[in-house]
Amino acid sequence: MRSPKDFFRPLAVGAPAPVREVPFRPSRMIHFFDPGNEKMAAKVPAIAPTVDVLLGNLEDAVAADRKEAARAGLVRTAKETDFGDTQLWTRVNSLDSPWALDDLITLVTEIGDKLDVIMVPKVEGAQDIHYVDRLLAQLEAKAGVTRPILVHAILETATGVANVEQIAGASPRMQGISLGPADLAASRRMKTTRVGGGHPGYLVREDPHADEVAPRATFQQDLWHYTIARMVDACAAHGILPYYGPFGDIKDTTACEDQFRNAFLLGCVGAWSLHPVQIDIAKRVFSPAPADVAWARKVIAAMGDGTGAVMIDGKMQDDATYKQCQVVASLADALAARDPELRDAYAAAEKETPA
Ligand SMILES: CC(C)(COP(=O)(O)OP(=O)(O)OC[C@H]1O[C@@H](n2cnc3c(N)ncnc32)[C@H](O)[C@@H]1OP(=O)(O)O)[C@@H](O)C(=O)NCCC(=O)NCCSC(=O)C[C@H](O)C(=O)O
Ligand SMILES: [Mg+2]
Repeated sequence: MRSPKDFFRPLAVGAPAPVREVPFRPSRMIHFFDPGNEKMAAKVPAIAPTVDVLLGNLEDAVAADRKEAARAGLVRTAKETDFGDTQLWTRVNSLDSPWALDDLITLVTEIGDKLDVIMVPKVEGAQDIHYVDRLLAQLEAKAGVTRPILVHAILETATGVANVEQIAGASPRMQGISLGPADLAASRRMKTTRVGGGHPGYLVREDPHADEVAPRATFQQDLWHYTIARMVDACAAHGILPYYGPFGDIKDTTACEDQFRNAFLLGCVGAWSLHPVQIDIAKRVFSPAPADVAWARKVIAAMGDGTGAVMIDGKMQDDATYKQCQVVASLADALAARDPELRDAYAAAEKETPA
């Protein structure tokens, strides 16, 4: 482990100084596209203003014989597109693949000044982050990149989950972590073939009724609750951001929204969108509802310095609820600064809320 004194030193001579805090930038949806798919890449300029993050995916879902074309396509798209204040991320190939090294070298050298975050799949422990950290510093120094490219890990192996705390704290470059439910299911030998979401077989059943005839209700349970909660805690403890990952049943927009909302309520700031239809779902879910924001602001206003206990509309408020309300209000402020429609919705709800 690095000495705390050295933690914020660049890992290569001439590399930019590491960040001391992860800047909070709206990232309600990380929109995946295959940069080697010309039809999809052509849509990027139109999609860019509608999403918080665009991610050029080089890993799974890009066939082995298309890896180089995807990498070249991402370089081309990044150079030709004005992303405005939409972030550009990439997901490189896994570190045990023959493509990861070339992905990192090419992308930092060619478009390092445009890349905000590099997502690293199948991270198993701090050693994977340390490898990428040093390599990025060397490449940034060589390419003259002036701000550090941040790193995002995907939690998608059982070993990664066991080491999630050390992954979250491995480097000041760590921006966040996403759950990768498909690879994680395979790694754990879970018996689901779905990409995220629930499973009808994972349930609890109510007790038998006295007559032993009436049907017993069942309640489907959340397969991902434990992992998301664990990931959220690790991220919060290290000041980085947690995300739900992909929801693979593109047609089931209702279940996608439910999965995203569970993650939002547990503390995640965003999710991946794999298809254009998932963009607005993520935008809706990961933006606090106007009524909740109005309530939060009302509590903050009523609580003065945030100490003591008061009753508002029959509900007890104290130092802790004041902090809960600050979480909601500060997220709303950050999102409203990027999203004028949301800003207007928040202002309207506040006007309608009696003091
Ligand atoms: C899932 C898809 C393969 C579906 O594509 P398609 O069959 O073409 O869908 P549609 O006909 O409904 O598409 C309508 C139009 O929209 C365009 N399109 C589709 N997806 C995107 C997109 N992501 N970005 C931009 N544009 C998109 C189509 O080209 C159609 O255009 P047009 O014909 O002109 O109308 C496809 O959506 C897709 O490939 N999505 C990305 C998949 C992906 O990235 N997967 C990897 C991430 S999930 C993962 O890796 C698992 C994870 O790591 C884990 O372990 O859990
Ligand atoms: Mg995966």
